[in-house]
Amino acid sequence: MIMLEERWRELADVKDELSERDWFMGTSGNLAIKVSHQPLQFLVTASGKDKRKRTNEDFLLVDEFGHPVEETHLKPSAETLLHLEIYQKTNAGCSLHVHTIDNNVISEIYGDRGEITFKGQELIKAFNKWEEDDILKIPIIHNFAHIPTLARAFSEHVKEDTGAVLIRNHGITVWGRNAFEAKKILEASEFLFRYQLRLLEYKPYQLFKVV
Ligand SMILES: CSCCC(=O)C(=O)COP(=O)(O)O
Ligand SMILES: [Zn+2]
Repeated sequence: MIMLEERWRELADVKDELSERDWFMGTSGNLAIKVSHQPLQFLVTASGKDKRKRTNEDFLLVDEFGHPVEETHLKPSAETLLHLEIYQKTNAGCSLHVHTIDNNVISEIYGDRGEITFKGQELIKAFNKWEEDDILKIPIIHNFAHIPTLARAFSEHVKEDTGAVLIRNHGITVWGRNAFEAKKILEASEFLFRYQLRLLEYKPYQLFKVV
């Protein structure tokens, strides 16, 4: 019980911080945090809520199928299956999904390539890429309306305990071993997207640069 309360507070704090950045426009976005590994249980945001508000109905506990552990009138996020993929395939402890203008525009510009790459950018260190020649690749998947299909496409890119996947004209989902790490990856991704968009304003030919 103490663990559940701790995780609840941790996720609520992350939600507040992302909200301050205005990353939950139009009720978009969903967040999750693992509470237990065996059996797998995690807190996920309730679907359709204004994530800028802090209430005691913000999250609900779901099981290894993404179903509520207890009877509740709340509905788990429509994208719970994506969070579930992360917890089933990795040791991640927290996963975050936000829609921003920057991540949407980047996903559209680079969507046909299936990924965006960054090299020689200090912030890729947030993804544990420390060498000068390291390349960060963020995959971009099609925004399938059928969530189980979206979750299958997403799952192909869930290989490590930390990561990020862009969903074209939809948003980004990131994960990390804990809330701190997941937030770090989300912030670094959004920094890199903003940087890239600004760069393209001044150097449009950078679009054709192959890393
Ligand atoms: C109005 S946003 C469309 C659904 C979505 O993409 C999202 O992130 C929020 O869905 P949820 O069910 O988690 O509220
Ligand atoms: Zn979404």
